[in-house]
Amino acid sequence: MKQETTVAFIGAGSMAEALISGMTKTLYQPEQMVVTNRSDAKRLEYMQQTYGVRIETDKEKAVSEADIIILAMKPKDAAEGIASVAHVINEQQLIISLLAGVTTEAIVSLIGKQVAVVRAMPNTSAAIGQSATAIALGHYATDAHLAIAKTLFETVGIVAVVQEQDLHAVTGLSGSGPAYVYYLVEAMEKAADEIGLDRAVAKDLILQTIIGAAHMLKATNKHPSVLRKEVTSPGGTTEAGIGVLEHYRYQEAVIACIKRATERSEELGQALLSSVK
Ligand SMILES: NC(=O)C1=CN([C@@H]2O[C@H](COP(=O)(O)OP(=O)(O)OC[C@H]3O[C@@H](n4cnc5c(N)ncnc54)[C@H](O)[C@@H]3O)[C@@H](O)[C@H]2O)C=CC1
Ligand SMILES: O=C(O)[C@@H]1CCC=N1
Repeated sequence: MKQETTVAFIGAGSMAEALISGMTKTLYQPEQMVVTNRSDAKRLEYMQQTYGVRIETDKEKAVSEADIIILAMKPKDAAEGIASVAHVINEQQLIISLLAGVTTEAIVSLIGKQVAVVRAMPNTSAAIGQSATAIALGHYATDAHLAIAKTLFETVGIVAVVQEQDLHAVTGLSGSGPAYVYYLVEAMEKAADEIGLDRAVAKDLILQTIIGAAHMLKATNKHPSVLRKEVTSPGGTTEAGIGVLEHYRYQEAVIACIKRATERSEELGQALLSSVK
């Protein structure tokens, strides 16, 4: 990435912060980034103080001076947010959208110009360089734009290039995915409490169990069911525990969860289209 490249964030929430936190630890200088939001000046000050990025209350100024514009507002705020800066966007700029469910076609149409859009679905682990991000090209985006976006997201983790229609599934799977893992950890912590373990001890054990299992999946490349069976002694504790998960249809619940999140991504895209009709 050339040093003079400027990246403007429209939106300064959780995902913008995760990206900025990761990007400023790698290829990007904080001064290359300018952050805007709707109205929360305190939040902008926090971003400046924490990451050294530039902040700007004049969104039009931030956008007009940027090479890359990252759409980081909620899908429900996108129509208004994009409309407020569309007149200062030009065809030389690259738009990267983080908006769940919203198509590149809808973004091009809201901007009203033949502008290059790359749609991306990272996750909040970008904050520590561990995002699983998928990206897809919009109609006016070229392979050169794809390469720029890929380089940008590789500073915060791994990147898969997918067809745009697959981004709904990616959103349900890995965009929302960290929350499913955190929910499991919450349950493990509650269980540890109920079975009388010291909280601090339990916290360390749970964390290392999750890290260890993730590393085992990666390092051994074994199928998760094989690794699971290696833990499960016949007539032992794991078998007894998994029996309870089966009783509560744990896998069915996880599958239904990911399908529902995928469907919700589609709904968010539809809701934006209906709001601008
Ligand atoms: N949080 C996550 O794990 C992920 C979020 N995303 C996507 O990233 C986007 C942002 O999500 P979060 O950061 O979680 O939301 P958030 O609610 O934490 O932040 C949204 C930000 O947008 C700003 N905003 C709202 N309207 C605006 C406008 N008209 N002009 C300028 N700024 C405006 C708000 O002031 C706020 O700073 C969403 O579209 C979401 O689908 C994508 C991947 C993961
Ligand atoms: O919950 C959401 O809508 C966003 C998209 C993926 C993760 N967070």
